[in-house]
Amino acid sequence: MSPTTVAEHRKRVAELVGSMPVLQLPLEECLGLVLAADVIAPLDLPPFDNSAMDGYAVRAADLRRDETVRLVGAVDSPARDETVRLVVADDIPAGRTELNPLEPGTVQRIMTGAPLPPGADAVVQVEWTDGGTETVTINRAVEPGQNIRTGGDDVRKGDAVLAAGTVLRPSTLGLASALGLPELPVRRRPRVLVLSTGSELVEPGRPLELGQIYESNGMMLASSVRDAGCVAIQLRFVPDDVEAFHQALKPYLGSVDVIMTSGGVSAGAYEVVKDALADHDMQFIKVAMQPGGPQGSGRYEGVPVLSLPGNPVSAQVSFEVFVRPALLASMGHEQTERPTAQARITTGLTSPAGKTQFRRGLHDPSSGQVVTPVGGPGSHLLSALALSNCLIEVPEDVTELAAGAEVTVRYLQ
Ligand SMILES: Nc1nc2c(c(=O)[nH]1)N[C@H]1C(S)=C(S)[C@@H](COP(=O)(O)OP(=O)(O)OC[C@H]3O[C@@H](n4cnc5c(N)ncnc54)[C@H](O)[C@@H]3O)O[C@H]1N2
Ligand code: MOO
Repeated sequence: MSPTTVAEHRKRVAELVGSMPVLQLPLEECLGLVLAADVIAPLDLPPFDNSAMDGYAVRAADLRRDETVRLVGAVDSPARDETVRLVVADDIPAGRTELNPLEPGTVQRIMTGAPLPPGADAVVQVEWTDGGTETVTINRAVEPGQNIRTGGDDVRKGDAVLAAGTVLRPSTLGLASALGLPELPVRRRPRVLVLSTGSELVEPGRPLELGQIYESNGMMLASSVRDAGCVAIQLRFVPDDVEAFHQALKPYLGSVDVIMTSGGVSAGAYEVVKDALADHDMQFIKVAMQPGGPQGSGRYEGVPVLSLPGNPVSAQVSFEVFVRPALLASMGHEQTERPTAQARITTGLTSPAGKTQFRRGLHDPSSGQVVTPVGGPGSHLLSALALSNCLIEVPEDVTELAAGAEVTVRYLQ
């Protein structure tokens, strides 16, 4: 049987994971999620005419000397043409909900964001006055409209302000909050059970015996799940024992959307994932890629299962190539792929025939789009992965690349 291509397995994984249901979620839980319907503004923004400055609400005409001298409320009109003194008839802090009309020849002290009283058509900032509270001397005239933020000049009630498909960022969540919306319709985050199998695995912090290693895939994969905006539940030390594997899964079956295992899928005598799930709706295949060849996928008690190979680099590359795009798509993201770039490799490399190879690399766009392979092709080389910022993609039909050859790099962050 010919190996499955990377594209075929990507499609299968995406279909298995499917789409998360749409829910109304509180804004605090929406960061990074995708809006599932257009948002129609239920009100104007700003909702009312208000002051852009701390100062005095005025009738602009009252500040012109030739008119002021005739006004009843004017206390006097000093010699300088642009200086008038007027009675301060009221004080309007932000949050004031009842207003008195502004009588001609008077002003009302007003704070930034406070509603403009009826009759006022401008605000004089406090720096242009003596700051008086009974009467105020104003040194400069203003134009009608000056320092006023008109109701609706940002958003009009009924406008489609946010379109379905928008990724909710701090600014869009701020806008939704300003519109008075406590919740938004989004596809919820998938809950992913990250299960590490292997009787050799030990918890960091405990002593190691010969033959044991510290568990690392769980940490790496759960972090990747969270980094993609999903919820990760970590189950780290499931031994290579079929019965223990089933028992470990049981408590989670009703509450997770995806089970992602690592290890136990290749050709050895103790392949716990393969052995435990062989009788279920699962398939274990070889994908034409390196690393990440052995892959399992299917359902266990109806829950989608993605079984990644145990070698740390294989597991992480499998997550990047298959799982991350599927998780992002399940939440409605249109952009499910990492950015890519074309770059020239600084050293030559070889790649197995008939397999897409994903080598780890350090890409430096500032030095003329070059990428340096980090470490060799071995899928145990975790430190090389940790020092990389991209995967170098070598197509199936390429077995050798000379230094200077152009390759596609896929960013890892
Ligand atoms: N005869 C063959 N042997 C192997 C084949 C093959 O085709 N024929 N494929 C190789 C490839 S490629 C890979 S990848 C691995 C996949 O093996 P498994 O998925 O069965 O993984 P394990 O055997 O359980 O572990 C492999 C390796 O990774 C270490 N590991 C596993 N889990 C963790 C973890 N959570 N944290 C840290 N390290 C982990 C484990 O100790 C092993 O060293 O099979 C090859 N063999
Ligand atoms: O798929 Mo294995 O991942 O080549 O080490």
